Parts: sequence; C-alpha cells; structure tokens
Amino acid sequence: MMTNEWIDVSQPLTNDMAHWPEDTPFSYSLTIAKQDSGSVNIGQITTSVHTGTHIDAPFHFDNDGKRIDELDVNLYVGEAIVLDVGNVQEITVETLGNFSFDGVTRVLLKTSLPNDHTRFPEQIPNLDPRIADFLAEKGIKLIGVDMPSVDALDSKELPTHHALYTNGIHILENLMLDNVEQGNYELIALPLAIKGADGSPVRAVLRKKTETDHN
Ligand SMILES: N[C@@H](CC(=O)c1ccccc1NC=O)C(=O)O
Ligand SMILES: [Zn+2]
Ligand SMILES: [Zn+2]
Repeated sequence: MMTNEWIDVSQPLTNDMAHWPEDTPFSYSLTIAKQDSGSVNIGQITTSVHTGTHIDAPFHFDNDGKRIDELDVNLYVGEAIVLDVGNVQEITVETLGNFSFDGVTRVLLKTSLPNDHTRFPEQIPNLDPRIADFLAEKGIKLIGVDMPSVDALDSKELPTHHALYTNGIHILENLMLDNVEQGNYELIALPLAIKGADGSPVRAVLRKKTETDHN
C-alpha cells in the first residue's frame, strides 16, 4: 500500500509576506556571497516571531507564562483533527458541538479566511473565548487556526488567548488549510529552540490518517 505523503501547511517565508502592522517584517538576505568568501553563501534572516506559521508561548501574553524553550515538544507532534468551520463568521461552542473529537488532543480549524501569505487580513472570523472550556473538556491541548490570531486583530485584552491558556490549550497560528479537507491527520509543527522567546516560527506538515493506520 502506498503511504500517504506529508503536506506542507506552512506559509512560505518570503520578503513580501504579510506581518502585523508596526511589527518586524520577515527578511532573508545573503550577507556573504560565495564569490566574496571564496567558499560559501551565507544568509541571514530578520523577523518577528509572530510572522507566518508560528506558535505562541504563554509568555507572549502573560509575563509569568512559559517561554518557547520551556514548552513540551510533544504538544506539536501527533494526531490532529482538521475541522471545517468555514460556514460561520463566529466560531462558538455551538459550532464545535457538531463535531466528534474522539480521542484527539489537537484540533485545527479551517475557517472561511482565504490563505494568502502576502496579505494581512482586515477582518477575521471570531473565536468565542467560551470554546476554551469546551475544548479542554474534550481533552484538547493544542488549537491551530488559519488566521494571524485567535483573537480579533485589534484586541488588546486577547480574551481567547487567555481563555485557551487558562485551560491548558496551546496556540498555533497562520496555518494554510485551504487545500486540506476535514478529517484526521498526523501533525508536525515544531518550534525552534529559541531561548526565552515569546513565539517561534514552525514548519507545519500534515499527513492524512488512513483506516489501516495504527496508533
Ligand atoms: N497576538 C498575535 C500577535 C499580536 O497581537 C501582535 C503582534 C505584533 C505586533 C502587535 C501585535 N498586537 C498588537 O496589538 C499573535 O499571537 O500572533
Ligand atoms: Zn502569535
Ligand atoms: Zn496569538
């Protein structure tokens, strides 16, 4: 039997990609060219850690929260369910109540927001903070979204970030799920080991589960 292939669900890191207003854009440039060094090309990157597909450490919104290097890598590798919630602008407990979460600890929400890494959206679907309690009860430890934030783009209070955190649910943002259908997958979305950081870019990949897969 042919094994399923891993699919990339990360935003490509390009010099024209979208970033938060007033935040540091992503930039890659060649600092040393092979013709100058005589041996190698060497590049450098500059970026906010909240540009592109990334995870938030609790320290992002809580000064006493865990930093990137203190988070358990097991959160970011394993079974995940992709749910299509593209039919609503407000994602509530009622929306999620239509789905079965049997045994999974990671949920990825495919919303109506078209995934375009070069465009920072003006508006995004709203995640009701009350989904945090609901998902925690189902045993969810990680939520991923195909949007720049789990809160409204102009929010200062970040109620959904805090509600998720209070319920032990970690956050993955800016996935590219337009070409992914609802269903059960394996996920890898590992952060870099950046000491003390509030967030980290990840390379997020999914592989569809088949009936013959065993846990
Ligand atoms: N909470 C967002 C980031 C965020 O809110 C932000 C990122 C960079 C610059 C400003 C931001 N928020 C400003 O109100 C995130 O988790 O990526
Ligand atoms: Zn973030
Ligand atoms: Zn966030």
